[in-house]
Amino acid sequence: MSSLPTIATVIGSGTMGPGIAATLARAGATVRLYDISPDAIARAEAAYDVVRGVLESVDSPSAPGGSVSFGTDLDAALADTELIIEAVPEKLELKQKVFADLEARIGDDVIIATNTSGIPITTMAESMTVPARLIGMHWSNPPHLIPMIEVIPGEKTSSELVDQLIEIVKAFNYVPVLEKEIPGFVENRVLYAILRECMALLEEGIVTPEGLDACVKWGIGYKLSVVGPTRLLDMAGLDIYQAVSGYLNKDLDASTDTPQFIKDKIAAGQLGFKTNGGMYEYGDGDVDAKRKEIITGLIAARKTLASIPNV
Ligand SMILES: NC(=O)c1ccc[n+]([C@@H]2O[C@H](COP(=O)([O-])OP(=O)(O)OC[C@H]3O[C@@H](n4cnc5c(N)ncnc54)[C@H](O)[C@@H]3O)[C@@H](O)[C@H]2O)c1
Ligand SMILES: Cc1ncc(C=O)c(C(=O)O)c1O
Repeated sequence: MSSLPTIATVIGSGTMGPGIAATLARAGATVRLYDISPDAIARAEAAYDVVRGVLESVDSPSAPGGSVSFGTDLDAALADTELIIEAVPEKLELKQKVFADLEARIGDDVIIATNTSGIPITTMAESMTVPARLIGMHWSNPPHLIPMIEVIPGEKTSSELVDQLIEIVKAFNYVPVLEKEIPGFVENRVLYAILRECMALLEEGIVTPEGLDACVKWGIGYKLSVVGPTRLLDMAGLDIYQAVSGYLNKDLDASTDTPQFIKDKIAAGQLGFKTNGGMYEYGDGDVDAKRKEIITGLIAARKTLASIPNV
């Protein structure tokens, strides 16, 4: 295989599948997007049209020959494929069942990359016949706009595959970040540390949701989009970090479970955009409007970040 696979298959066409498929297709791959649910495929076809429009407005070159086809026929989706990207729900048993189903239908040389948010690759590979072909390929949401992918080998992943996946990621102009295996990987460990403290601050009534979003967006997000946490410490001074972390770290939230108020919202059917209510409430048309605002903002920020030095 040259760097980019000629044919790739994405398994699971929910939130992540269409953007992943579109990104590979834009780089020139023939992509087959498969889902077990015909309804999910219908939604994915509509989502793909939107994603394609978004990619047109991002400053990245479109290679000729790429395409995405959609379907619920697994054998058709797998014919002659070189790379499979699994993006089914975050349940270990389901992913292991999907891998067993895939391995019964493909040759030993086909790569299986999993978009798990953080289940250890070694655990997922335990039931596989060829564990050397499984590797973590963690995209961030929305996958067609966040140009970074975590590459996570498990204990049995072949070292050739690690090099190969890094080249594949570079071939569609994304930044690969190679990591050692740890639950949650790096991005979600950092994100979930932030979210744990944020949810505790809300639960204790220290700040409103609007205030929290403004504080984190401008005070932390804006800054960290330009300067990473390591360089930020140089900018602030390691002595300051010592002075503050010495009294603050022991005061930060250390709970090990999901906060009760989030569990209550889920029990009441409040999941966020997908149910028109979650942390905020949304009236008719509000979710579509918010999605558009977020995508517009991400496109503008990505263009700006691409045009300034990488500090
Ligand atoms: N949503 C995010 O922000 C995000 C970001 C990065 C990684 N991830 C990870 O990516 C994976 C997918 O997440 P998502 O948010 O797209 O999930 P989702 O629930 O939106 O979509 C999953 C899709 O998989 C399909 N599916 C279920 N069983 C299947 C099977 N046996 N074969 C084929 N398709 C099947 C479902 O019909 C659904 O369309 C998860 O592991 C998740 O943790 C999610
Ligand atoms: C809340 C949350 N959890 C997991 C992920 C990715 O695995 C994301 C994301 O990519 O944005 C997220 O927001």
